[in-house]
Amino acid sequence: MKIGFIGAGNMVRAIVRGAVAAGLEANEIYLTDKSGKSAPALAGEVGAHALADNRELAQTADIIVLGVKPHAVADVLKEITPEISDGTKLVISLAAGKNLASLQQATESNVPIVRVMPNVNAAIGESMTGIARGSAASSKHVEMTKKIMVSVGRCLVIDEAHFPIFSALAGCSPAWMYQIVDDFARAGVNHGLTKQQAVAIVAQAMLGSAQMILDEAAADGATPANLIDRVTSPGGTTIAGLLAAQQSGLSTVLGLAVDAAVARDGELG
Ligand SMILES: NC(=O)C1=CN([C@@H]2O[C@H](COP(=O)(O)OP(=O)(O)OC[C@H]3O[C@@H](n4cnc5c(N)ncnc54)[C@H](O)[C@@H]3O)[C@@H](O)[C@H]2O)C=CC1
Ligand SMILES: O=C(O)[C@@H]1CCC=N1
Repeated sequence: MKIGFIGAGNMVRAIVRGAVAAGLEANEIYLTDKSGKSAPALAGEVGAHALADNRELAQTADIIVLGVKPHAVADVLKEITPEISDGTKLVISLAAGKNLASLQQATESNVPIVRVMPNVNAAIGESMTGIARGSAASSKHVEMTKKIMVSVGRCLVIDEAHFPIFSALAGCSPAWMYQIVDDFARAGVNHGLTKQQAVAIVAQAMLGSAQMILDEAAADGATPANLIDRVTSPGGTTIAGLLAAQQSGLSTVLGLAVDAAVARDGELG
């Protein structure tokens, strides 16, 4: 099965690197990009093929992944419509905010389309990816999509109505997590650690905490709030820090970040 990626920026690089590392055949991957530089660079790095234009890619591939920015998606679909309008190829869209109805309309035909929201942690096989099926796509198309995305992390088939919140919690949140680590690390620097030491300490604490949340939820349904109670000794340092952060609006701030991302998602459609 030949997979073509239109666009070779941050997200496509993450998926291609992660998928090839997980064993996807690089020889079956085709890439294009607007600058004519990032596709050949990525193809050279992983052993895939860079093609000169999107129509050639759409002719060649069985699965076409739209990896361009949301505002460019409609033009790209229009450009490749002659190659996909017979409905034999699967189109996968990564675009934030572009709903299935608008994607379907842009193809002006009954092309099978699956909408996907991955995150950049795909590069290390740790994406959290949402998948929703378009009206012309079958369960077989969903399975084909899952097969690619499972190679770079966890997948959930979700109702398309939940894409904006999924996008905030899974697509955007890596950037917020990186920011949180950077903020903690800077506080560590303020207390005498080097930035490198502080980043390594906080990142490992975040990694362990995330794994603990997943493991404990699976084992006995423990929630993050239950885990907090295990760390906060009465009269201790953790509860002092936690209350100080909450009094300064930590929970409100995180909720506002999610609300802003969901609102912006609605504007992209
Ligand atoms: N970066 C992220 O963490 C995530 C991004 N996404 C989605 O992935 C898509 C791509 O985002 P990024 O990789 O961050 O953007 P990017 O700006 O890093 O990459 C965009 C790529 O598209 C290429 N491009 C633009 N117009 C083109 C055209 N007409 N034909 C061929 N190539 C063209 C550019 O040359 C570039 O390689 C977006 O729709 C975004 O919503 C989804 C989840 C997470
Ligand atoms: O910021 C963006 O629009 C994309 C979607 C999710 C993560 N990055």
